[in-house]
Formats: sequence, C-alpha cells, structure tokens
Amino acid sequence: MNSLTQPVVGHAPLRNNPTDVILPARPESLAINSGETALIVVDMQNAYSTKGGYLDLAGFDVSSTGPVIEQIARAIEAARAAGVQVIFFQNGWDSEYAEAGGPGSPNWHKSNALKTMRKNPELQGKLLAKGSWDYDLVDALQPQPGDLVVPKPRYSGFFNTAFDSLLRARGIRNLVFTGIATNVCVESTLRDGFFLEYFGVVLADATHQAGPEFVQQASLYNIETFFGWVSSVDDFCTALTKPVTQGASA
Ligand SMILES: NC(=O)N/C=C\C(=O)O
Repeated sequence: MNSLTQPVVGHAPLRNNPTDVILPARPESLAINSGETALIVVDMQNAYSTKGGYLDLAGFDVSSTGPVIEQIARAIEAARAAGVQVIFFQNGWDSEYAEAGGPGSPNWHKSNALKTMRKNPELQGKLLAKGSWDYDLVDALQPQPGDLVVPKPRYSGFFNTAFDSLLRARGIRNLVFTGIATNVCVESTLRDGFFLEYFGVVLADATHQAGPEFVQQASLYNIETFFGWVSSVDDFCTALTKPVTQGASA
C-alpha cells in the first residue's frame, strides 16, 4: 500500500519530503506528513478503562479494554519514534464539579458520571475529579517529555481547551485518534476537527466503545462514511517506517 499508485487523499500534495507517508485507511488511503500529524490519545484514564472506574461503576463493560491499552502503547511508541506529536486528553472537572456545570447545563443532566454520583452520594468527589485515581491516566500510558496533555471538560476536545491553538501553532493538519470511548469523546472530537478542516483518522483497534459492540461499528461507519477515515495500529506503525517518494512504489 506504500505507493502513490494507490487511491490517496490528503490536505496537500506530497512534496517528496522524507517525512511523507501513506497511511492505508478506509475508504481511501491518506497521504500525510508525519510532521503535520498528531497521535491523539483520548481519555485513557482509570475512569474509562479500569474496573472500579467511572464507566464500570455506571454499568458499562470495560472487560475488554486491556488489548486496546496495549495497541495504544504500540501506536504511541511508533509515533514518538517518527517524531509525530503525541497528545493526551484527560477528561474531567475540578473536585467541586463547578466546571461540570449545574442544572443549567445539559452536561449536568446527561453525564453518566454525575448521574452515578447523584445516585451514590458516597462517590461524590471521586469520579472524574482532578486529583482522583479515576481522573488519572492509566499506568501503562503515561506522557513523556515532548508529549502534550490537554485537560477537557466536555466530550469534544475542541471545546473550552487549548487544543486547536496547540495544533495550529505546530502546523498540525492530521489527527490520528485512539482511546475510549469511540462513540463519545473520540467521535465528538473527530467531528469537531472535521468542521475545523482537520483530517481525522481513527485507529479502530486502539479504540473501545461505551455501550454495546454495535455502537463501535456504528461509530466507525459514521467516521468512515461522513467525517474521516478508519485505519489500524499495524498500518499506522508500518506506514511511519516507510516514507514515500513521488512516483516510487514500495
Ligand atoms: N471519554 C469519553 O468518551 N467519555 C464518555 C462518556 C463520559 O465521559 O461520560
């Protein structure tokens, strides 16, 4: 697939740059420059992937998040080695939940974390509160110097955060998504990125849904068909080690 003879789309023609790569993806392969690309790790906190965390306590199945963590670790390693900017999102609010909004905010009514705490007052201050175990990134996916960590108070990473400024200051145009949950924060952020002219691609095997399996498939269908592209960790890792040059076929 590492050839310009394949159907390829991208925001600019490749310029024979040693950092140009072609990422195999559905529905088309994507031509990207690794210097204009960020790997986005969405909300890999205990809340979303660990037993005893928010999603688990709220009744969502987190029993198969282990392999997703391993796949994300592979993608992060490949990104760092190739000079792709790694950006971690961390979802949550202050321990008083002022940032979560009160009854005047739809978030107060829809957040399953806030609802779970209202139902179980002993959990108050524990779920998605900054400084809590629940808010912490999982041990296996810790930022290193050079990575960026962006706290976010809502599902979309573009809303009330520095994300867009950080991307624009670095000339980043391509966002490669991993993390949990595919159908909530991953899709919300990818969609907002689409409206802001970012090219969004999700590494399907480095994501996990909140809810039944069919929502994973629905979300991937939506992304592939309307908002972006779908690829895999293997293809991402391989593509980063194989720069393309115009006219060459690997
Ligand atoms: N990180 C997410 O996708 N979050 C999903 C639900 C929530 O935060 O309540």
